[in-house]
Amino acid sequence: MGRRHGIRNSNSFAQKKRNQKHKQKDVWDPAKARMNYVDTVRESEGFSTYYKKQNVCPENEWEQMMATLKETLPTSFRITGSKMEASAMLDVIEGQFFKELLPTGVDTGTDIKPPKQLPWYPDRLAWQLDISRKDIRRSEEYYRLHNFLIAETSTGNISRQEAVSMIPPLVLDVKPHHKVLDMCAAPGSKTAQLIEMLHADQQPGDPPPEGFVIANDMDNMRCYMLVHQLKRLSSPCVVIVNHDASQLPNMQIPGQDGNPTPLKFDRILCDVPCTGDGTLRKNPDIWEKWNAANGNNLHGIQYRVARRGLELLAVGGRMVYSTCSLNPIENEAVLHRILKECEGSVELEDASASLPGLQFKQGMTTWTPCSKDLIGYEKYEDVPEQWRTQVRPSMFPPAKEDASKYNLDRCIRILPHLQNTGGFFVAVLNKVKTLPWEARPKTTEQSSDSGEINEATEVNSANSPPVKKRRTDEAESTEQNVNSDETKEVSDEVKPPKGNPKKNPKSRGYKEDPFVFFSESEELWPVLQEAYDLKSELSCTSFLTRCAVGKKKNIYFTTPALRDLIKNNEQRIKIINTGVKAFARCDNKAMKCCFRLAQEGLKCIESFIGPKRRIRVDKDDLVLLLTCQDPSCPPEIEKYSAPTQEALNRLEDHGSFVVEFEGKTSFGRQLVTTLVGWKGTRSVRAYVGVDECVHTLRLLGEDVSKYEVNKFKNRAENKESELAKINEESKQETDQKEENENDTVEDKATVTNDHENGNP
Ligand SMILES: C[S@@+](CC[C@H](N)C(=O)[O-])C[C@H]1O[C@@H](n2cnc3c(N)ncnc32)[C@H](O)[C@@H]1O
Repeated sequence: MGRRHGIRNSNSFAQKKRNQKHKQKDVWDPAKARMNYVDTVRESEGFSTYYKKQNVCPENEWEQMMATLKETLPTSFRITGSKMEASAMLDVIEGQFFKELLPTGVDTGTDIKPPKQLPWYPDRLAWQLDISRKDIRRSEEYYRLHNFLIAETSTGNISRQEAVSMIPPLVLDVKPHHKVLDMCAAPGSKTAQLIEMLHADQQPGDPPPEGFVIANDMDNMRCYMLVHQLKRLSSPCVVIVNHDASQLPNMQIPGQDGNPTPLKFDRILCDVPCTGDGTLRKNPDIWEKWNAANGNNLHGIQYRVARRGLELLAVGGRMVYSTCSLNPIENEAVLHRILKECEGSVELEDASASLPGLQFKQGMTTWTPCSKDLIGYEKYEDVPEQWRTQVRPSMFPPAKEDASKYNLDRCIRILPHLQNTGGFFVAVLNKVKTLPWEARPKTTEQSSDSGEINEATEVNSANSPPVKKRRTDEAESTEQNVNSDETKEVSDEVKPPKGNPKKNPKSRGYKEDPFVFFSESEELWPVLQEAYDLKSELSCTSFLTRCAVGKKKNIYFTTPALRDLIKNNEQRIKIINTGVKAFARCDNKAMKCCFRLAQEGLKCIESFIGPKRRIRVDKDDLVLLLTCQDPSCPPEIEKYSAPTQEALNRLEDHGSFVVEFEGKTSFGRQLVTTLVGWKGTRSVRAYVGVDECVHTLRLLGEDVSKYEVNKFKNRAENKESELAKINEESKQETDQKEENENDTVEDKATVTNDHENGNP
């Protein structure tokens, strides 16, 4: 029987073949993909009719705009980090990387244009490549560029971001002491920029800045994209919260006298959910879905979010309103409605001077609200009853004689053809006085600020201008039309906490572990202080864990300002994440302290770590440390230079310590860096991820080619070996089959013989 099974198992061979065929089907076929790409119909009659009616683009540029909208979007990125780090990176990118990887004027037989520096971004730190992200990802000729972009993004040294999306944080002009709110922050490319601006002046060894960023998003899952995106920056100055921005609760911070005082922000980014038709080049599926109702349906939530932003803004503060939509209903109409209600307490600013070389169109002072059937209306009275829930009175432009009051022409609209980008809209608002409804006396109910988390809390509702409860059409469209432009980048890696989400994850989501700050009497503190020679200026109350009881796993660090904010408001705000891992549990018998230093948090606390637990190395020793990627065989202590060996011997215990380096990059620029080292019995290694090692080695001018992975070559090799494996298996199966068949014949012969011998 067994042998017969063997014969029948030849089906498994067929199954394998079927699987193989199936796999081959899944293999990316560039020609096929290009066909699909081309197949997407990149036009919409409704879109053309609507925007021609709005005069969004001068007639003589219309064809050019439409042609550009049909092309794929170039890739752009920013160089990030402190000024010193960014300049060092720029040297490598301009001086070496572009030359090696991309044809800069040299005819290489391809039609790729040289990288273009974005003139309006300061210090030559933003670049555009005339290749789409998809092409970079999918063609072998760019595999090194792709590796570079991925690795340097993961270490937070560059940020891949659509060019126009870099503008709102730039014009927001964030300073290190600012309290900043990002109202609709996920997936977080602009938040990252805001955080970088907060840290811009920080030199190695400086304490973190005083200011902070509160990054909010209503969608719980997208909050975890934010967590992922912002983790790369290792900033102790950011907290991620999960609220409907139009109802963000009032928060309190300690005032100068120590008593709680209402938190008002210096800077607010209001990058609202929108139809995203400015991203058509990147998201061609929007062509098919485009209709005039989408913008109309979002106007309400856009207005409510912006209005709440202005309430939370300090007098003298600045708010940037932006969308990646070209539609005046989502842009100028929202601002007009707000400016009208603010009665001069908020002014639009012309921010174009801070964006030298940017090509844009001034904001529109008039437009034509349309219903879904693309009929336009001069005034609300003309709107037929059936469309009155969609086309609202507030959407109409100011009367001609009033138009100059609002300075809507100070808004900035970027059309795709102007400099080969996506479409975008941005406006800068300055709050010059308290809002009219803030100045009105509060009711007793409103003066109580101690509300627990309550999604339905109407904030400042009694004094606010009358706003009808959110209509169903608006609610639905907000959720469906949320611009998904930057979602795809990180979606694979979103890791919300394990466990079942509650029924409506968008608004409620997962229950987060608590944020438990150390008290002055934390018993672990003296152990950490002793182990890492921590200076007394470092207060233990800025550290927190995520477990109320039991063994502490990781210890996170936040700035004192954020700690105060969280402690004062944890009952009213839903916190998703904060803090940078500074210490990680490491129950190693050789260590007196059961926590090691964590690389992520080193920058935050290294200035407080005393000489007992730090050593300085020269370039050769640093390279030795960084080039060892095999933790099972780290370089032995005797391989390091004599001074490093001496310093290592002076370290009292095994375990983690700070490695300092001060030297020059391959371009002669000063480089100061610190990393976590680990001293074992006989060896020493760096506790640093491979991408970070490669980054530093690159800056030092070391050869990093051994880290280059050519996935195309690997895939081809794998395919070959898989084919060889299948051939081998198939040969074995055939042999087996033949053997079985022979056996069967033999069996039969035996049976015959047995019969002949009279056996059963
Ligand atoms: C245009 S995207 C923001 C992009 C983001 N600023 C960036 O640069 O990466 C709009 C975001 O608003 C969020 N959102 C939608 N309605 C919201 C609301 N009522 N309150 C807060 N966030 C909201 C969406 O989940 C989405 O993540």
